[in-house]
Amino acid sequence: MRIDIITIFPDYFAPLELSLIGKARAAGILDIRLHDLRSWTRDRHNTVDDTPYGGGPGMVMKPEPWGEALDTVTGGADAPPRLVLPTPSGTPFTQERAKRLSEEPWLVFACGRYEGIDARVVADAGRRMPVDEMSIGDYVLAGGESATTVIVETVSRLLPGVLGNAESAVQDSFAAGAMENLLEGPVYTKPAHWRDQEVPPVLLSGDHGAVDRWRRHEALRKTARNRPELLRELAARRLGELERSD
Ligand SMILES: COC(=O)c1ccnc(N)c1
Repeated sequence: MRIDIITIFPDYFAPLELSLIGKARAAGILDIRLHDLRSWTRDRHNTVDDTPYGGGPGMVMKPEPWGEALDTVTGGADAPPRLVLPTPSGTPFTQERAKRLSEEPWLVFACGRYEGIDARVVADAGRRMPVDEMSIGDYVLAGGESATTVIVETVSRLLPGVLGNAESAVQDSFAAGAMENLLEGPVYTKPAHWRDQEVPPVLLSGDHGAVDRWRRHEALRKTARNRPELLRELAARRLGELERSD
């Protein structure tokens, strides 16, 4: 997968050199390219923003640098990339969305700052490529860079070869499958006895059926405690499946 990130703070993405993502880049699984938006400014101050039409606080990112940056980064390709624009006003970014994004050959991230990017940039880009405006939660950040890092990390770990077998993404919270939409329960490792606490004996029993049942029970317990609405959604989905099968 190729990922292009357009930002005024390329250095913000140094963490993408590390750990799993860094290894995936070195292995050629991921091709991440950073672009400084200011490379496409024409004035000596490298201006990327201006006051909002209609008044109001803050500054809006100008359309010209973004238009030229996206033309350069995405131009000349046979098939266009999917443009991802992290924004608090976007649709929710979920594990399911991450799975779909992980199946794309090429993503371009536009990191907005200030009060956002002139709306004409998305409208113009939308004529040439699919555009996803995505939010990572109901809060406002200083810029799209940290949200981009979250999305890139969540998507990248789903790519074949990024996680070793020992770190399968299947058991993750929210992963599809047997633990679908349930939060992951407690996990343990050696030593079996630590301070005054023992590892639950079932995990040492070697009875894989009993371990799976215990893990699902703990996942249900954790989900009921921390995210009861997910249980209601799961119940409604199961009920719908049963009614359709009648
Ligand atoms: C500037 O971007 C944001 O503030 C942002 C982006 C994505 N998700 C959010 N919740 C905020």
